[in-house]
Amino acid sequence: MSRQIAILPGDYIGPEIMGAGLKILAAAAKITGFDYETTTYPFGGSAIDATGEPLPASTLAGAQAADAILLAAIGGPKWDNAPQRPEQGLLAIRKALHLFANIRPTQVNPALVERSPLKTEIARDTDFVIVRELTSGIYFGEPRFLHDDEALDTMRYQRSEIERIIKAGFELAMQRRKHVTIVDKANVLATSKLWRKIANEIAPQYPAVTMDFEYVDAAAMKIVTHPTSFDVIVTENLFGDILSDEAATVTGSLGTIPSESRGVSGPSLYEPIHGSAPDIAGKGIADPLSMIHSITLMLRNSFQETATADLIEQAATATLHAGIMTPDLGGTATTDSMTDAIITEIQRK
Ligand SMILES: NC(=O)C1=CN([C@@H]2O[C@H](COP(=O)(O)OP(=O)(O)OC[C@H]3O[C@@H](n4cnc5c(N)ncnc54)[C@H](O)[C@@H]3O)[C@@H](O)[C@H]2O)C=CC1
Ligand SMILES: CC(C)CC(=O)C(=O)O
Ligand SMILES: [Mg+2]
Repeated sequence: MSRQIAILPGDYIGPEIMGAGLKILAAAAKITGFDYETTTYPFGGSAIDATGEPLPASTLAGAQAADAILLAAIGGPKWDNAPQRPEQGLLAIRKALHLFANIRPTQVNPALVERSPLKTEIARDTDFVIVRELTSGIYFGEPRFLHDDEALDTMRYQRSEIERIIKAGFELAMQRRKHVTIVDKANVLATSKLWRKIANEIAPQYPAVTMDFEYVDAAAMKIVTHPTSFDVIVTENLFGDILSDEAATVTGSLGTIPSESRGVSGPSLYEPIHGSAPDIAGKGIADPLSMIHSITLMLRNSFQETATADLIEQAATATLHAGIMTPDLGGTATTDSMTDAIITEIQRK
C-alpha cells in the first residue's frame, strides 16, 4: 500500500532543502522498497503569491487526507507588508489539524561532537527532547489589540490543553530515561501556576517517571551549561519555540534539527525547527540535515519504516564523518554536493 505524503515546500530555502530531502528519500526507498507517493501543495508566502491565502483550502484538504505531511519552512521579508503573513498559515494548519504536541529532539550527531560548542564529553551525552505545546498560549491569544501607542497579547491556557501536553511528555519519558522537567515561569505567570498544579496531579499516574520544575530563565542557562540534566522538557508554546532554537545550537547548527507535530488522530506534520533562512536562500548552501531528519522521523513515527530511516541516517552520518558538511557546520559543501554524497553512501550499502 502506497503511503501518501503531502509536501509543503514553502519559501526561501524551503524548496531547496525539500528538494534535497526528497531526492535522498527516493534513493533510499529504491533500495528498501518503501512505497510512497507525494503530492505538492502551495503553502506560506508562495501560496499568498499564487492564491492570496497562506493556507489555501485545497492545501489544508490535501494535508488532512495524507498519511503524513512534510513541511520545509515558510515566511520571509517578501511578505512583511502583505495583508496576510505566511506565519498565519503555519498557525492555521497547526490549529486546524489539532497538532498540539511538537516534539523537538536535541542530540549531537557522533560526527559533529567536535563541532558542538559544548565540551566533548558533555556533547556526546546530550540527548533530550523538548515537548512544546503548539496550538494555544500567546501565539493564539485573544483578545489582542494594536493601537498607535499600545499593544496587547494574551496568554491563555485551559486545563484540557495543559493535561494533554503534559501526558504526552510523560508518555514519551516512559520510552526514554523517565524524567520530565516542566519549564515555566510560575513565580510570575498565572498560566504557569496552573501548569504546575496540573503537572502535580498527573505525575502520580506515572510512578516510574521523576518530575521536576525549572523556571524558563534558569532552563535557558542549563541547556548550554548542563544539557545532560534533561530528558524530556515539557513547556508552553512561546518558551518551547525559544528554547528549542537555543538547544539546536548545542548540536552544532540550527540547520540540523527536525520536529514532529502530533495531533489526537490524523497525520503528523514533520518539519525542521528553523525558518526559511532568507539570508542564505538562493546561495545553494542551506544545510539539508534538518529536512533529512524530519523525513527519517516521519519514516519511524508515522510509517514504522525503520530500515529506510536507518539507511538514510547511516549515510548522513558517514558523509559527515568524511567531513562533507555545509558552512553552518564549518564545512564547504553545498546543499547539492552534500545531498549527492549522501546518495552515494546510500547506494554503497
Ligand atoms: N516553521 C517555519 O516555517 C518557521 C518560519 N519562520 C520564519 O522564517 C523567516 C526567517 O526567520 P529567521 O528569524 O531568519 O530564522 P531562521 O530560522 O530562518 O534563520 C535563523 C538563522 O539560522 C540560519 N539557518 C536556518 N536554517 C538553516 C539551514 N537549514 N542551514 C543553514 N543555516 C540555517 C539562517 O541562515 C539564519 O542565519 C521568518 O519569516 C520567520 O517568521 C521562523 C521559524 C519557523
Ligand atoms: C511562526 C512561528 C511560531 C514559527 C516558529 O518559530 C516555530 O514554530 O518554531
Ligand atoms: Mg521557532
